[in-house]
Amino acid sequence: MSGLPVPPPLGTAMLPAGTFAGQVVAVTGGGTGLGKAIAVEFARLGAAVAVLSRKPEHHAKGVAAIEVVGAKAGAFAVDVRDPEAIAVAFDEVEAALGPVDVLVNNAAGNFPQPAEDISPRGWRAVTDIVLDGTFFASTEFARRARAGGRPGAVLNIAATYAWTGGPGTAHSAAAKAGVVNLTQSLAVEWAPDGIRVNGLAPGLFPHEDVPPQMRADTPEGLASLARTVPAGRVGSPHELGWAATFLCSPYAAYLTGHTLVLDGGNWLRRGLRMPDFLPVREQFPPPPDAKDRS
Ligand SMILES: CCCCCCCCC/C=C/C(=O)SCCNC(=O)CCNC(=O)[C@H](O)C(C)(C)COP(=O)(O)OP(=O)(O)OC[C@H]1O[C@@H](n2cnc3c(N)ncnc32)[C@H](O)[C@@H]1OP(=O)(O)O
Ligand SMILES: NC(=O)C1=CN([C@@H]2O[C@H](COP(=O)(O)OP(=O)(O)OC[C@H]3O[C@@H](n4cnc5c(N)ncnc54)[C@H](OP(=O)(O)O)[C@@H]3O)[C@@H](O)[C@H]2O)C=CC1
Repeated sequence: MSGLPVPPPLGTAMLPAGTFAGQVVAVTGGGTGLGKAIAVEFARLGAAVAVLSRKPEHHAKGVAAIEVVGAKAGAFAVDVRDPEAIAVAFDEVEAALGPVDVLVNNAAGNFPQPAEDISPRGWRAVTDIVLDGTFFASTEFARRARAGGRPGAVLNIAATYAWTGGPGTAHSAAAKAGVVNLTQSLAVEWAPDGIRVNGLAPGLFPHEDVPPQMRADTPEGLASLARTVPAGRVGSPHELGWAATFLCSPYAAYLTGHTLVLDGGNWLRRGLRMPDFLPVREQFPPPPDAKDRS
């Protein structure tokens, strides 16, 4: 399979150097995976970047990746489910780097499981992180930007199953659907303040930081994943960084309320004739060490 052209390599500039010079960008979950790739791309374009997440080991990884490209970085401990902790983290970012100009709501929790097996705490953990966390961080950002008379941009990371739902993702898909909808409400409410709110929905972007059930660790695993995508390959995290920086840049100044899909055509491949149907329990059998929740 040949598919769409491969992208330019990591480190290739898309936007002009210095596009985010003098700006402060806060990325929730910016210490791992896709959030880290997005953080690095903003840093490459001149931003000072704040990593907001729970775990010190993730803070260290994010800060190291940002500093390697010569940018100022800081890491701030926060659980996005706690609105008071978010306010404290914004205070800390302001004291260390300055007021936040761009907020990327990237933090998420997810574990594939048949819907009727998801415990109430499991449901709440995922929906609270994804939907409530996005709402709490966005509103904290907007209150401060408005009070300071500063324009800004918010970028919400979604997923393509926000529109379709999907097996094993009842909690995450429902929360991401809420995020896409919230993106639209906030965009129209905050446009008069010069605050744009957009979304970015990644398709398949495997990387080493996602939990084991969502990883493709071997070359064979990656190749078989690539064969499922119309473009013939999975996404590279730095491609998301390009899309994220574009959406938050002045080149997208008239764009708000939109969620951009970056997935090599994957979510559109559904036809009337599909491969044999696989029930959710066969797609996501419980891991051998799973607790018995029956
Ligand atoms: C193929 C290649 C594709 C290639 C890539 C494909 C990617 C597909 C799309 C990916 C989209 C993503 O969002 S990827 C992002 C994934 N990243 C993450 O999830 C990282 C952060 N995750 C977490 O922190 C945790 O997983 C999460 C549960 C969400 C929150 O943790 P907390 O500490 O708040 O909560 P805990 O106390 O640990 O757990 C809360 C409840 O959830 C339950 N729970 C926790 N983990 C569970 C699990 N694995 N299975 C069942 N249930 C679980 C617990 O048992 C608890 O319920 P009780 O037992 O009742 O008490
Ligand atoms: N990878 C993929 O193929 C896809 C990913 N996505 C989306 O992309 C985004 C990034 O995912 P990805 O990089 O793959 O996954 P990761 O697991 O690597 O990243 C999740 C990040 O969220 C942070 N986080 C989780 N819970 C909280 C919390 N309560 N408060 C603060 N931070 C939290 C974690 O940091 P810490 O543990 O330090 O708190 C971690 O850095 C997510 O929104 C995800 O839904 C969507 C579709 C596909």
